[in-house]
Amino acid sequence: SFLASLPLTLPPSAAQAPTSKWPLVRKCAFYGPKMYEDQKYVNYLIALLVRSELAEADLGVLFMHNEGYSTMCGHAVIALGRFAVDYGLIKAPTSPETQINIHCPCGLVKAFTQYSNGKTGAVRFHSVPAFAFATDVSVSVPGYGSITVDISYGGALYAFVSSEKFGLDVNKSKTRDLVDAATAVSDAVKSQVKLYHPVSEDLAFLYGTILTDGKDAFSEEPTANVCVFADAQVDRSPTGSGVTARIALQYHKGLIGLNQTRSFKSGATGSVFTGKAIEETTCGDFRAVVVEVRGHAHYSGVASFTQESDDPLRGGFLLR
Ligand SMILES: O=C(O)[C@H]1NCC[C@@H]1O
Repeated sequence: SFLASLPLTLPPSAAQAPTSKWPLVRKCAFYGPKMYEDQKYVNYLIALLVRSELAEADLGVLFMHNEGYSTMCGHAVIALGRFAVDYGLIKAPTSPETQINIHCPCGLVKAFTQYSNGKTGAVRFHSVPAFAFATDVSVSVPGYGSITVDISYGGALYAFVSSEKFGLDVNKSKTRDLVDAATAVSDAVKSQVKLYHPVSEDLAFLYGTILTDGKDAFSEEPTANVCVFADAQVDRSPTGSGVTARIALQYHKGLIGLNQTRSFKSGATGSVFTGKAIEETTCGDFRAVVVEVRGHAHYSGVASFTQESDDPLRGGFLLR
């Protein structure tokens, strides 16, 4: 149903828009290059813009990575908050901030884009209710032994564990070693922990593992993490959905209060987002929080695709 109302058409006034129409896409699989083999962990995420069936949404989006689809990408939401204004998808942007409601697979996310003198800047967003799914879960991780992790949801489910438990440092260790440890944890959680999400079974899967510097108690100093998601892809950002989930976890443990702003740094690139829990809410039986994440992000290109009517495989195909 999310895809049923395509295509999304860019308004004719979209001065910078290289094309006037978004394509009709019913099924799509994306298999990006596996960077793993040659030790390059480049992270690009594709945002496929679609029209949403939600009356309050300005646009809908599907996220694609090196393994398939994701339910949430905060980093892309930040870039999209700018893109929607820069490309004229929002008819009358307001200053100093424009609100853009983005329907993500996890639900409606509200983005607020700084806008002044015709230029977009930082974006903050309010994500779907975030909650600690389980804390102190012991999993047996081949090669590493018994490891205790926390599992938290911020539009996607992540396992959290301090890199110290592997003798690693998220700021200094080789990416290869961080990826190996995080991937082993993800595999272990996927096979040993039954995950659940009150809203939809489609949200009940582990998206990745976030290795942290263990500095979860509130501090003015940034805390670093590295997110390894999908098929061993490494995030270039501190991870918008990961920061959302991490703050929900910190709030659950009483380590951060409402409206206490914390900085989160990517151990991989040094880029920083800030975040805070802004209100308590619920998600099914879980006590949850609404989290605001703020940062800068950029878009790298625009592509348009077409379906020619005489292409017999225009609906897509899957090889098994
Ligand atoms: O910022 C985020 O939420 C994302 N970045 C890559 C992995 C997540 O989807």
